[in-house]
Amino acid sequence: MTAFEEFGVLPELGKATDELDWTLPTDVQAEAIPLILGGGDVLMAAETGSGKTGAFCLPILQIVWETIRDLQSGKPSKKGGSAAGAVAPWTMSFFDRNNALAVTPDGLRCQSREFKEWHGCRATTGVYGKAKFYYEATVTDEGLCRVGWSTQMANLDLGTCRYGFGFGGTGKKSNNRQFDDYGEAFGKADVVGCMLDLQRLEVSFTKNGAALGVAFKIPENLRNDTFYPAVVLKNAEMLFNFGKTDFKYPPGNGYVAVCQAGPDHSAPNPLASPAANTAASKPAPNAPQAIIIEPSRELAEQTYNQIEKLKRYVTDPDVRPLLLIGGVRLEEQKAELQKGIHIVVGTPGRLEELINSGLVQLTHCRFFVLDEADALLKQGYTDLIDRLHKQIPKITSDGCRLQMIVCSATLHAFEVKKMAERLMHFPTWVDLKGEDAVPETVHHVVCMVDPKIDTSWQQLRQSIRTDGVHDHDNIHPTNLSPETLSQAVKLLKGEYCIRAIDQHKMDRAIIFCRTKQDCDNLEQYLRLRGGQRYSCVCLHGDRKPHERKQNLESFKRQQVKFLICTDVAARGLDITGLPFMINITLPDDKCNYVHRIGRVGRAERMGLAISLVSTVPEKVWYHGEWCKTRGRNCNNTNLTDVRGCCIWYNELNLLGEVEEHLNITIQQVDKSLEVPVNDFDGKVVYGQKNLNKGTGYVDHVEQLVPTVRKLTDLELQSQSLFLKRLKV
Ligand SMILES: Nc1ncnc2c1ncn2[C@@H]1O[C@H](COP(=O)(O)OP(=O)(O)OP(=O)(O)O)[C@@H](O)[C@H]1O
Repeated sequence: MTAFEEFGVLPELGKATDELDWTLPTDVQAEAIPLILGGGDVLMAAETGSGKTGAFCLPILQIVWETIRDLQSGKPSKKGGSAAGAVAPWTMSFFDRNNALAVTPDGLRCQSREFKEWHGCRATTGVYGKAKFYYEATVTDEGLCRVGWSTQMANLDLGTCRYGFGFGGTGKKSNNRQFDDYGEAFGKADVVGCMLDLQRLEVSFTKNGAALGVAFKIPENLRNDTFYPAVVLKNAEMLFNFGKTDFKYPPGNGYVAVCQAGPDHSAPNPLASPAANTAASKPAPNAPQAIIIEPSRELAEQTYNQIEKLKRYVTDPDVRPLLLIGGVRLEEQKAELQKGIHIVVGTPGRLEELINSGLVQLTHCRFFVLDEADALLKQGYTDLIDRLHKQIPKITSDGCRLQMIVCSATLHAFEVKKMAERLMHFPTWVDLKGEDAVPETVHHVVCMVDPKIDTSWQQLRQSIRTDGVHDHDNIHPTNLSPETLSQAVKLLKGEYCIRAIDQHKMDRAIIFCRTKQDCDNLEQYLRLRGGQRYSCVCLHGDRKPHERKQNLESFKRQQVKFLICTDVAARGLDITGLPFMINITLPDDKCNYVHRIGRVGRAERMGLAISLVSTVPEKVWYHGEWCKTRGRNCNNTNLTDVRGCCIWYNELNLLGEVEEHLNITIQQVDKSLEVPVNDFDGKVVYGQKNLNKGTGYVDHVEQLVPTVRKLTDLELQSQSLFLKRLKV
C-alpha cells in the first residue's frame, strides 16, 4: 500500500504518485486530501513548492472518477454523505432552500452570509396527525433568525405567507406578513424550542427552556397538512436538533422529538429530494465536474499536466481533463468539449468566454478551485469569480454539494478572507504556519546596490541598455543628482547580475525584472556578454503565446541557462531542481517576493535567491490607465501625480515591507555576492536535496522509531492491566 492510499487515495492514484517519486504526502497534502475527500471546502495556505497542486488534484480526480463511474452505472452517488435528502430523513434540506443559504454536510446547521436579504430552508421530513412535536434550534452566530414551522405550500421566507409560522430573534412572531410582539428577543447561544401541537392546532415556542406561550392558532383548513421545521436567516447561523441527541431543554408535557414521529406521523418533504431539482442527472459532454482557475497560461498548463500524470492509471471510466487558455484555437477547444470532458483547467478570460457562449455548462460542476486565489483577486477577477460561482448549482443533480478549494502561498490577504466569507461553505483552513512564510529550503539574501559607494558604473566599457527613463536628463558622474544615481543603479544591476551568475557558477537560474522592457534589455545584455555562457530566453506578456511556451520548455529542458521574466512567472511555476533565482528589482507587491523566491527550494531541494536592492531611489516606468499606448513607445517621463508615466521606486521601503510581512530580517551580502556557506545550515548543494536534514522517507522512519517503541510499551502495559482486572 502506498503512503497516499493510507489517506484514502485510490490505489490507481497511489501508483501514479509512486511513479512521480512522491514517497510520502507533504504536510499540506496530508491535511487537505482527507478534508477534500470528506466533502469540505478548503482554504489551503502553505509555502511555495509544498505540493498544493497535488493536494487538490488527487482528491478531485478521485471524486470525479467515482462520480462518473456512478453516473454511468446508474448508481446514486455515495458522495456528500448525508447530503441527499432521501438518505438522512431528519436534516435540513439541501434542496428545499434558497441558494444563498448553506447547509453543513450533516444537515444540522444552516448559515446565510447575505446581509441584505433573508434566505430560508425547510427540513427533509415533516410531521402530521394528532400528536405533539418538538425540536430545538440554537443560534450559533450573530445575525437575524426566524424559526418555526411551515407547510409545503409556504414560501421559504418563513412567516411571510399563510402557510408559515415563525418566531424571530427581535421578539416578534409572524404569519402572513403580520409581525406581532411575542415572547422576548433571542440571540447568539440562545436555544429556541419549537413546539407543534396538532391536537389543539397550536404553535408555541420556548427560549432556553422558558415557555413563551401560544404563538399561533393553526387554521382548521391546515389540519391535515404536513408541517416541516423551517428557518429563515439574514447573515446568521443556526444549529438544529431534531432529537437525535439529547435536547438541552426537554419539553415534557407529551411533546415528542420530531425524529421520533413514526411512519404514521411523518412524511418526506417532496421538495427535498434530488429529483425535485432541475439539473438532468446525466451530464452533457460539455458539463465538467470540476473547474480549476489559474492566473496564467503557464500555470494552467502545469496543473493540467499534473492531472494528466496523476490520472495515468485511472481508467474505466476515463477521466478527461481539458485545458482552456487563450492562444489556443477556439475551434480545437470546441471539438474537445463535444467529445466529453470532466475537469477543466483554465485562465479566467477564456473560461468565462466559453461559459457565456454555452460551450461549457456548469450544471454538473461540483468542484470550483481557485489556485493562486490572491493573485486572481488582485488581477481584478473578483466579479468574474462571483459571477461564475453564482451560476454553479450549489447542489448537483446527484445530491452532491459544490466544494470550493482556494489556495496560495500568500492567502493571508483581506480580499481572500472576504471572498471566503462570501462564497465558501464552512471552509477549513489548512494553514501550516498561520502566516505567509518562506520555506526552509530557500536561502534568500539581499545585496545592496549603492552607486555612491560602488562607483564602477562610471568606467564601464560595456553596459546594459537601460529603460530610457533618463534619456533626456543631464546624467554625468560629476553631477550626482537623483537622476544620475538612478541611471547608475540601472547600470550596476546589469553588472551585479553577471557577477552573481559568475560567483555562484550558475548554470540554471530564473531572473526577475520589473518590466517587459527590462527583461528584453537584460536578455540582450546577457547575449552580448557571452552567447553560450549566458544563454537565455524571456517570458513576459509581450511575447506571443507559442514563444512563451517554447521559451519555458527550452529552459525546463536545460537548453538555455537563464529564464528572464516579469511577475507573470512569479507564481506556481515548477521547474524541477532549479537551484538559483535573482531579483534584479524587488516586486511592487510584497506577496510576489514570496512567490518569486519560491521558484527555488521546491520539493525539499535547496535553492538560493539573491535580490539586488538599490540604496537610492530609482526612477522607473509606471504606465497607468491614462497612458494611451500602455507603455508602447511611451516617452512621458513625468511623474504619475501629473499623469505622467514614471515613479520613483524606493526599494529600501519595499525591502522593509517584505521583512515586516514575513517577520524576518533578510541577510545581506556584499557586492562580491558571495554567500558564506555556514550562514545557513552548513554547506548545501543548491538544486539538490539537503541530505543532512529533510524528511526523506528513511529519515522519517528513523525519527518515528522511538515513538512507536514507546507506544508499543504503553499498549502492552494497558493490555496487561486489562487482563489482570479481568482475572480479579
Ligand atoms: N508528496 C510529494 N512528494 C515529493 N514531491 C512532491 C510531492 N507532492 C508534490 N511534489 C513535487 O513538489 C513540487 C512542487 O509542487 P507544487 O507545484 O504543487 O507546489 P505548490 O505548493 O503549488 O507551490 P507554489 O505555491 O509555488 O505554486 C512539484 O515538483 C511536485 O511534483
